[in-house]
Amino acid sequence: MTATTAEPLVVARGLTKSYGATPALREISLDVAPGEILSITGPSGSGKSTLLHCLAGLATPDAGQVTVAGQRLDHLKADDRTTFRRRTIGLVLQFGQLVPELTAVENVALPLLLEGRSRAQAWQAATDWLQRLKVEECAALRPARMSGGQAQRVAIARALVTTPQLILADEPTGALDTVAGDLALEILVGVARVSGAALVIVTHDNRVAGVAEREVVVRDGRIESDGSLA
Ligand SMILES: Nc1ncnc2c1ncn2[C@@H]1O[C@H](COP(=O)(O)OP(=O)(O)OP(=O)(O)O)[C@@H](O)[C@H]1O
Repeated sequence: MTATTAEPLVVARGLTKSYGATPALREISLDVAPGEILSITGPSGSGKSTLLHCLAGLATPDAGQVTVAGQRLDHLKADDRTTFRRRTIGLVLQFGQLVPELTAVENVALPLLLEGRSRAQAWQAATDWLQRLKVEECAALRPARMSGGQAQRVAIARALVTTPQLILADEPTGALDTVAGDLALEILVGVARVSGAALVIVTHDNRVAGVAEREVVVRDGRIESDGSLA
């Protein structure tokens, strides 16, 4: 799939953000087409996570704006942005993404329950996703009792359970060994291909380059290169 043939799913324009005196993003513009599988790479501290957080509406840029599926994120009130995100975006973040008071199956079922699905349906879907990620043994565990790798796979299950149009993943293989990392990547890419979701992966993992169709390299808060890997 090429980025030029379809109406973009994500349109980011002029994203600029600093943390105090530290610039994180400097006028980044980026389009992501529906179904596109894209990696964002670059040195540590170059702004990759900040960019992903802006695309998700979790961070507010100082200047510039993000449109996802035709919706300007900055035009939504905070509550509406949360609902929009839950319905449209599957998010896999680096830290603290699971609700500590809930078990794995409850964490994965939560987005479906919030959308009004029955408890039985939500539990079934959550259980199926935990099995696909090979963490069904964690179903009744709270995050504090899981390993980092298990928590990461539960977080991936939670991101995918709603079949989002856009999947944003920050180092989704970071806490995983080779076998689990390969499985997580295979599932993320497989789900994106089957459902037509766009997949944006921030990563240091060379294996991601093997599955991505396009690589955006960020350096010092700017896009250094943006190219097709096909
Ligand atoms: N919450 C924050 N408060 C202060 N500075 C921050 C914060 N988040 C990021 N930064 C700074 O902004 C810059 C970009 O950070 P960011 O985490 O986006 O980079 P990154 O490329 O994702 O790094 P890594 O690969 O190490 O995760 C860095 O200089 C970082 O120290």
